[in-house]
Amino acid sequence: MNIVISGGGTGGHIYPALALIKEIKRHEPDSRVLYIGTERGLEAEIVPKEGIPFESVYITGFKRSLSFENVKTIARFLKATRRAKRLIREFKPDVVVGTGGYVCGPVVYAASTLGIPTLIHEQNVIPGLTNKFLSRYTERVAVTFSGSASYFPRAKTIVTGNPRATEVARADGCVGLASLSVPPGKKYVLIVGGSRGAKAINEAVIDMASSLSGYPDYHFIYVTGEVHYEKTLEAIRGTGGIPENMTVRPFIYNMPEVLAGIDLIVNRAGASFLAEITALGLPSILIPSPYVTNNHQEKNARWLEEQGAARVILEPQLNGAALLVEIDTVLRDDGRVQAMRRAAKALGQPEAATLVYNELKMIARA
Ligand SMILES: CC(=O)N[C@H]1[C@@H](OP(=O)(O)OP(=O)(O)OC[C@H]2O[C@@H](n3ccc(=O)[nH]c3=O)[C@H](O)[C@@H]2O)O[C@H](CO)[C@@H](O)[C@@H]1O
Repeated sequence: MNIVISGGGTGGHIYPALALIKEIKRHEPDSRVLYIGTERGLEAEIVPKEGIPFESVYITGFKRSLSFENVKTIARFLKATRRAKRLIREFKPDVVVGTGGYVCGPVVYAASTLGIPTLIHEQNVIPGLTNKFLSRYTERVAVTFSGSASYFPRAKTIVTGNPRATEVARADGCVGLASLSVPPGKKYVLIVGGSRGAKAINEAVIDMASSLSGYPDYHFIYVTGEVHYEKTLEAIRGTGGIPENMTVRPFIYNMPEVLAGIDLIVNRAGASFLAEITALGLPSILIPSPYVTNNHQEKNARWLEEQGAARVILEPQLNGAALLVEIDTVLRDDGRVQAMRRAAKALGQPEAATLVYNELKMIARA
């Protein structure tokens, strides 16, 4: 099966696409893939690193309010659609897939006008604007949560979960920990602020850094986000140096393996991360971003919390001391850890990539 795939802006839209590509290659090693993204999104860096052919179109997102910028965006959409059509005609895919973010608008739309079967994947309970628009034109809409099915045409919508769950469920945690050279025999806490890093989480970590030496049984793996790395590192050094039980990274490229090796994650509540956490049955402390459409991250986080899989801290209550108390409250109680593990695992959908692949087989041009 030859496939054009598009999704981008942030990791939450890119990694489900990459997981799906891995699943297709597992079944059909000779399949050809072309990824279409934007030069400004994280995909321009992540996708070529994976050895996947990458082309870009120029497009920006629509503003939800009335704005002259939207007129410019329509012009960009039309131009990007023409370029996407050219790329698709040259590549001759059997199927075209979009995994969200505004870049898949022109790509999936172009494919549908060329009569090529298309599928879109939605990671969140509340769908993004682009996917809502595209669902009128696609053959299939694959959703992660049954709760989002009502936003899409019923006849073409299927609940699959997020393909990234499958990739993570197959990962080897020992390889992940070894890649970070962390000391053996500790309880490992990963702290990360979604795919781009989060200022509020970084401030809390800087705030608690000087207290971490009091927790020698724990090892903290801390991901700052690429753009915040230098400044955050400098701020931690200013609090008395990088604690011995802390490993700091700007970004982790082998996240599935690292997730499979840790005991607890502190994170935003983006949908792809949550699919990964539940596929593994990983206890979590979630600090939802308040800066997202319809406050959807808090809804994501509360969903895990209600099942007993996660603890939630809202940004106004976040500081170093509060975060450290939460981490210790979970980790020092094995019974609590086991209960959170079971609750998280019960929500996982580790077969997601296979379900999406099966749908693609059904709609792809023979
Ligand atoms: C601010 C914003 O708009 N956030 C949205 C964005 O979040 P964001 O892009 O942060 O997405 P998620 O938290 O859902 O997923 C991040 C992805 O990046 C990967 N990763 C992250 C850090 C790292 O160092 N290495 C790495 O590989 C994770 O494993 C995961 O696959 O998309 C999500 C999915 O549509 C939405 O639910 C979020 O609300």
